Amino acid sequence: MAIRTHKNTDKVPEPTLRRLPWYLSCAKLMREKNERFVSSTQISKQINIDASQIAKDLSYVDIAGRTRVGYEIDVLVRVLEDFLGFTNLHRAYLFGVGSLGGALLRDSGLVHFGLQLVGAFDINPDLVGTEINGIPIYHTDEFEARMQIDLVNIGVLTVPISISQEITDKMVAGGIKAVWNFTPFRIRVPEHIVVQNTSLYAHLAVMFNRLNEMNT
Ligand SMILES: NC(=O)c1ccc[n+]([C@@H]2O[C@H](COP(=O)([O-])OP(=O)(O)OC[C@H]3O[C@@H](n4cnc5c(N)ncnc54)[C@H](O)[C@@H]3O)[C@@H](O)[C@H]2O)c1
Repeated sequence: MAIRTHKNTDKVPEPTLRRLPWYLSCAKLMREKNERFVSSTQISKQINIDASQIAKDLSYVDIAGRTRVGYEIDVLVRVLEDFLGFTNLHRAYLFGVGSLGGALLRDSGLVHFGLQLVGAFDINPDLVGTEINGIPIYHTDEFEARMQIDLVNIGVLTVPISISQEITDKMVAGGIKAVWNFTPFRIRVPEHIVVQNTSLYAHLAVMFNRLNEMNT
């Protein structure tokens, strides 16, 4: 029997948006094992999140499950990828091709999550004019001109902290609508600009803290 829960039309809470990719990965893993159906209870066991929370999170997504068997995996993957925006390629620029920026340019995974880096900017003459992973590196001064050609609306910020705000202002003035900020600087932007701050180190601090707790 098909059960169609009422699609929740409220604004999707951020924790839900952070959990949905976990359900997607879990469903993909099960698909690789040739499973056809997955229930929230099964997902719950794999990733240690309450089944009721999973069902609630999935209520924001337009997906129907079946009693006992759960969701059809192919459909769940397709609907989640769509919902999370992973099927549309979002074109992005990266600023600062240093150790972190270079690693992001080399990461082939981003494209699977809908982020396509179409160009990068730096001021280092050894980098300008070269490419990494097929992605061209331009001088930062070329940004405004490239924007007219590349139609990009996301900027990835991996420059030294001292110029984070300056480069953000430049991006916004040039027409960038969302900034993925990897610098530890709390950049300021106009209200209509989306900012996502990401720090690998913040997660490290949590890991160290929990590790210490376990060993005391
Ligand atoms: N979020 C995280 O988890 C995380 C992890 C590592 C580093 N970071 C941050 O990312 C940033 C970069 O770190 P890194 O280790 O890669 O530094 P890095 O010094 O290796 O790289 C910085 C790059 O920015 C370039 N740059 C300088 N001025 C520029 C300009 N005007 N326009 C464009 N590029 C310019 C430099 O030439 C260099 O290639 C720093 O702010 C750092 O704190 C964050």
